[in-house]
Amino acid sequence: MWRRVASLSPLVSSSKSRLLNQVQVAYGFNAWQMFSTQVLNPVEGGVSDSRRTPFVTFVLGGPGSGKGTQCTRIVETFGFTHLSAGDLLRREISSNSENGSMILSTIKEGKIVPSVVTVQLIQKAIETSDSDKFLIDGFPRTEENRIAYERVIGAEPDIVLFFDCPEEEMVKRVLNRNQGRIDDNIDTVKERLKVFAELNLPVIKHYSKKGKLYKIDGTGSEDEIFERVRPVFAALRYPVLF
Ligand SMILES: Nc1ncnc2c1ncn2[C@@H]1O[C@H](COP(=O)(O)OP(=O)(O)O)[C@@H](O)[C@H]1O
Ligand SMILES: Nc1ccn([C@H]2C[C@H](O)[C@@H](COP(=O)(O)OP(=O)(O)O)O2)c(=O)n1
Ligand SMILES: [Mg+2]
Repeated sequence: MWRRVASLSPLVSSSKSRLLNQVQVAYGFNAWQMFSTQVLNPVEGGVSDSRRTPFVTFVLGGPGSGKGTQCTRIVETFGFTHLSAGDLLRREISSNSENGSMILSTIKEGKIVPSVVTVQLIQKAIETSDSDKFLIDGFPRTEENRIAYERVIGAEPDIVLFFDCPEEEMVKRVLNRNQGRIDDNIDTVKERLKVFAELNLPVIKHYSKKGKLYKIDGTGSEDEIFERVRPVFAALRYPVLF
């Protein structure tokens, strides 16, 4: 399992530290997080380049806020691997797994599947991928989701995107989604909006306090929204080359 080191500061020379700070100032990005994606070898006490923790972006927002649509664009432009928590759960339903019927009824009611199930699916997807940068879409949806992920994966996300969209617009998009989803109906979406406000907003606040949140205006055309997303990832390239 990948483990992130809590602090590498004693290992970084002051000149490197100054340079990292300049990168952070120039790009509004926490270069320390990127540097800390290297894994410390606990035996030798050195930084090893052979195993790196993946760069993880959580993608949050209410139902219909455009998470999946923008993830597709980020994948095309920046080469991330997209892991949609909802898609992983729907795959469990269609593969008739032991949790399939519980997941189906939970999704139909607009509620949240127990974290142990969802985190295991995400963990497996990360571990079986050779990608080093992931978009985790629709997760964490509750504080319980967040804490379970951090415990199992042993790391926090590097950044968090939040697509901020008015409820009426989200409802309109969900009801027009036309993907045959069992939860795309007015009753479920109403419940999902309630659950979003009660359980997901605290997660968003948590990452805002930690300075990891990028709040994106989720209104307008897909292109307009992507032009708001692009600078977040364009800025990341420089520290990656560091
Ligand atoms: N900016 C937009 N304007 C209008 N419709 C959009 C926009 N972005 C996405 N959609 C459509 O709205 C629906 C919900 O988008 P989706 O990406 O599935 O959202 P989420 O994953 O947040 O639920 C989809 O049918 C999608 O094609
Ligand atoms: N972390 C998650 C993500 C999704 N789910 C369940 C409950 C959600 O209402 C459904 C659908 O999630 P999905 O992210 O696909 O939905 P939207 O793209 O926001 O419309 O899956 C969950 O229980 N826990
Ligand atoms: Mg989605």
